[in-house]
Amino acid sequence: MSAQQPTIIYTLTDEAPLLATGAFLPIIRTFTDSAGIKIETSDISVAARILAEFPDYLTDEQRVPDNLGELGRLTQLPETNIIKLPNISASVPQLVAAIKELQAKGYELPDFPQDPKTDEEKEIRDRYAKCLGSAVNPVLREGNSDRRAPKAVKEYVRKHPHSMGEWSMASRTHVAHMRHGDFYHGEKSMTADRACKVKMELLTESGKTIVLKPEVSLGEGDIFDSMFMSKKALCDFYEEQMEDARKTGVMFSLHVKATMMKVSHPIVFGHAVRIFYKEAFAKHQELFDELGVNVNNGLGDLYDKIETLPSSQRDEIIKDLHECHEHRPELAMVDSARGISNFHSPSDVIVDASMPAMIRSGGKMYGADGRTKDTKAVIPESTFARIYQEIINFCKTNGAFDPTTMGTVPNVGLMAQKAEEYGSHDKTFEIPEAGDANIVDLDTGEVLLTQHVEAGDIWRMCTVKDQPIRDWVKLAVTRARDSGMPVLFWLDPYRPHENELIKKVQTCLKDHDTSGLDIQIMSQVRSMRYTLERLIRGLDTIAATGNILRDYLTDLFPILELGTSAKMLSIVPLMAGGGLYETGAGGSAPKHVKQLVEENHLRWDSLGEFLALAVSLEDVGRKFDNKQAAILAKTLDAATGKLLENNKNPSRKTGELDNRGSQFYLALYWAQELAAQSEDADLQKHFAALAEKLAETEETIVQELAEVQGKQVDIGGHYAPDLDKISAVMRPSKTFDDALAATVD
Ligand SMILES: NC(=O)C1=CN([C@@H]2O[C@H](COP(=O)(O)OP(=O)(O)OC[C@H]3O[C@@H](n4cnc5c(N)ncnc54)[C@H](OP(=O)(O)O)[C@@H]3O)[C@@H](O)[C@H]2O)C=CC1
Ligand SMILES: O=C(O)CCC(=O)C(=O)O
Ligand SMILES: [Mg+2]
Repeated sequence: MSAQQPTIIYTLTDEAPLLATGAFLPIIRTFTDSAGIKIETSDISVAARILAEFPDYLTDEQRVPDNLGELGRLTQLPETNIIKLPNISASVPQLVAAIKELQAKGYELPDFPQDPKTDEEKEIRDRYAKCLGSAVNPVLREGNSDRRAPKAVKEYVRKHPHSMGEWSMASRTHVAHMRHGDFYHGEKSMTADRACKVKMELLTESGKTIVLKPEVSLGEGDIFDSMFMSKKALCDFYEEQMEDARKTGVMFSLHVKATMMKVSHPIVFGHAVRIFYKEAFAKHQELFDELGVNVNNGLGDLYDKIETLPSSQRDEIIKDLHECHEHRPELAMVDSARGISNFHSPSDVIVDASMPAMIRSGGKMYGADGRTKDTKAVIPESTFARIYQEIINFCKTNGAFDPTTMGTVPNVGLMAQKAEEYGSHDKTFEIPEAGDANIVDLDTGEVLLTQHVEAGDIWRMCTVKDQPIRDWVKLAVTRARDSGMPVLFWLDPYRPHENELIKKVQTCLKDHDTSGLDIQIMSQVRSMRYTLERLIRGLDTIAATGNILRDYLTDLFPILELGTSAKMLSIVPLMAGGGLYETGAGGSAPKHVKQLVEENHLRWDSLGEFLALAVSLEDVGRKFDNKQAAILAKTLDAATGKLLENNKNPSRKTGELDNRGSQFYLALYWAQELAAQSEDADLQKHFAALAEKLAETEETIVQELAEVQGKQVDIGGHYAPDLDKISAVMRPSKTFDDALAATVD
């Protein structure tokens, strides 16, 4: 296709995936060099993104380019091939910690203004806001999502099933969501019948007009929604649910997605904390205001801010907080040993991963005494919460799923071009005073959608463009045809937005040959039930969903089916023709970094990286007519299969095979597969020597990798670690390194 050298861009991100990259990049380069494929890196870690945002505060040597902006540009080119590892979608406490770490390293960045007052502070806050929350994925995901468990992985799990907690009919675990006053209940939605520009404005009861968003461009066929969450309804809901949990003696847990829903969910989180501790807040409110306490960033923020107080005053506040527990339910814990509860930070419990982990454990979470217990899982926004109650009901009736016999649920998710909630961040507002929240056509002045809101309500507008919807339907049909599986569109006709989507899906399906395909549309709850009935019978069903359910289901089913979402193949066919290959469907596993630093054992499973690299190489083979790339892809897949077959995945236990050992085996098997193929004699010859060398020294290498474990290591930081130190820690076997180096020379 192109005369230029084929290039794969490998992203450098954060936490465990970045550590794994320290070991994996030299391996990748050893193999791709021989096919003339260039591997470029692009640092999009939260630290690098902060630095790129503040060049004016840095010295010339400290400045870094805007890598994310550049990658965003590249997503529009057909030859683009990006391997994207999970990255931190930072909550405010994470962002503040990253800034502190960079400042300590000599970067004279401004402090994060928690409560900006001056114009300068507001400008700094706006710049930092660009690094907050899900800031990377919406930029790179210029295509819809295709996530599935590869066949080899399913086969592996059938042979080596992960543990599953028991479910009992007597389980008291349940989901609590709002029944009125949330985004679901008042939602209004329409499809633009022509291209137009709209604004979001608030006409207050006191007669003011406040323009919250001056302009949003809509194309013909785009769907746009207006929805709000009533503060009063939310607070009443929390009060009721806390009281219900206390009275009935069940634990209370809160599950939101404050990282991805970076504007609305921290507010939703903050109200829960304030209500739980309402007496303490009432007593100390003035002081908390003076200190700038903002529990939208978790109770941790309060504890940090009161650090500056004299100890007697601090002790009184802590005592008052503790007293609140006496008439509140037990809280689910993130770290019982250290007394860290679910309320400590909004990024510790993230709904897509936390609910599946709970369901996998038989509906249990940890309590303050370190024991696991049933819980009231509070997911305020009802739009998607119902699916979890449905699966809990199913588990209570049918018992835990059996990984050795259950089917699979791949996902085709709508997310391109900031679809749905992804694009809502700059269109989400905490309402300053009561009035009518209107979406107004800028040309005609017509009010298209209106809501009556009160002070403190959260009002948001979501949009989804016409073209991504068409692409999503096409992807679903293609996946149905390729896999032979039925496709279920999880769309709720009672929800205005999804009702608009249903009309469009029905129209778009007519553009495709669907003969012989089983394609149905059902509400989310029915979809869940239908899918689960099939799942326990070993039958597979593709879920075609909107963006939030894409996120939720691609952790839920992998965690039940495979024990983790790390073993997922996660492809984003970019609408402009390029490919974005994501690794796994989970996150950056902060706990794994702690274990590495304390014990030099990295339990991160890089299977997602192996799977992504194979499809990325396959794409190079196709687009550049590069036969060697195609052979590398095929042999890598075979090597990954062998790795699974021989159970060379990382263990969780220090002293046993970890990420580095698993990567060694991948390199060994990959070299062996290349040496065994006969399609390309050059590759065969080139890798026969490596295969032989690695097989010969297997024992030494595994021993070298094991003997470093058990001691503390230094990687030079958490958010901005030192890449040389990571490299030293992640490549402790000289024998392995020498063998790789000899292959490249
Ligand atoms: N694509 C992306 O960029 C995504 C980024 N994130 C970000 O990741 C961070 C952490 O999010 P969180 O919700 O805790 O979810 P994670 O997926 O990071 O962690 C949940 C748990 O899943 C297990 N896990 C996940 N990936 C792997 C892997 N490759 N190998 C082994 N185990 C794995 C770990 O279990 P155990 O500890 O039991 O071993 C981990 O503690 C946040 O900053 C979030 O914003 C989250 C999701 C997607
Ligand atoms: O973008 C994010 O914050 C996380 C995305 C995520 O969890 C996912 O894509 O599964
Ligand atoms: Mg997710």
